[in-house]
Amino acid sequence: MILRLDGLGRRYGDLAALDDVALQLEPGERRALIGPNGAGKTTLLNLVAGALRPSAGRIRFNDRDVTRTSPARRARLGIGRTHQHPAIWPTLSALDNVLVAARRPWGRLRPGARDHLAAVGLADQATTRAGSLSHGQRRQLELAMALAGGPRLLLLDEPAAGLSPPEVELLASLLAALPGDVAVLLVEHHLDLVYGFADRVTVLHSGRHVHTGTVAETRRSPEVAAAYAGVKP
Ligand SMILES: Nc1ncnc2c1ncn2[C@@H]1O[C@H](COP(=O)(O)OP(=O)(O)OP(=O)(O)O)[C@@H](O)[C@H]1O
Repeated sequence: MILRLDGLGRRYGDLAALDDVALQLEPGERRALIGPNGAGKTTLLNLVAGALRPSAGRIRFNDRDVTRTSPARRARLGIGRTHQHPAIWPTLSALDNVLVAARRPWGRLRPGARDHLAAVGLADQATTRAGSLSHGQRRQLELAMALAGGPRLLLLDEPAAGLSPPEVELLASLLAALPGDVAVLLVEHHLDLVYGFADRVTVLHSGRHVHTGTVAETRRSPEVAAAYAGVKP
């Protein structure tokens, strides 16, 4: 198992943004995490990446308890991520962004920065200032930066947000071509993208786990329909 969450919770005052959530991910698994606005999806990603500390529960990554581990150390252990708003260095070239993302504390660079750019369809943009890239290309660049870290688990936070239909199609093909040994946890509202990508789908509603199943099971789940209808399942 590459990721195991037990009893994971995060409170903001009286609000339980995430409440007693369990989740297990196998190596190389493609898992989507869906649910209506405010369900707790980004909170869960931030807890796994280490950007937030849980109020309750444990996080195990690759058989190691990382509940209290810093985000930088989790990244080095193999947890990569992208954000709702791509986190890039706008004044650096696309290639330098990937090189910086791949830098290790001891100064060694991982080889293959150009390969990572090519893998996300940005081979021709290596010398372009990242700040001049389109929104969709910035998302592609952030994905290359995440891949440059050599992740075993990739956390993707709404990669289709703000993309045009052709850009979503491109994204779907990039996601389908991700290395097979990298587990992916995809938070996404674009359900066509989710259903085309995921092995299994987990649904959150109001901070609670309401369903995990295959795409077919998820499509016909009454709990999922209720969650999206705004009804408490
Ligand atoms: N820093 C914060 N302070 C207070 N409440 C917060 C904070 N961050 C998130 N919340 C609340 O926690 C709940 C879960 O938020 P979260 O962003 O994880 O949901 P989400 O499923 O990612 O939603 P969306 O699909 O809209 O991005 C929401 O009710 C949100 O308002």
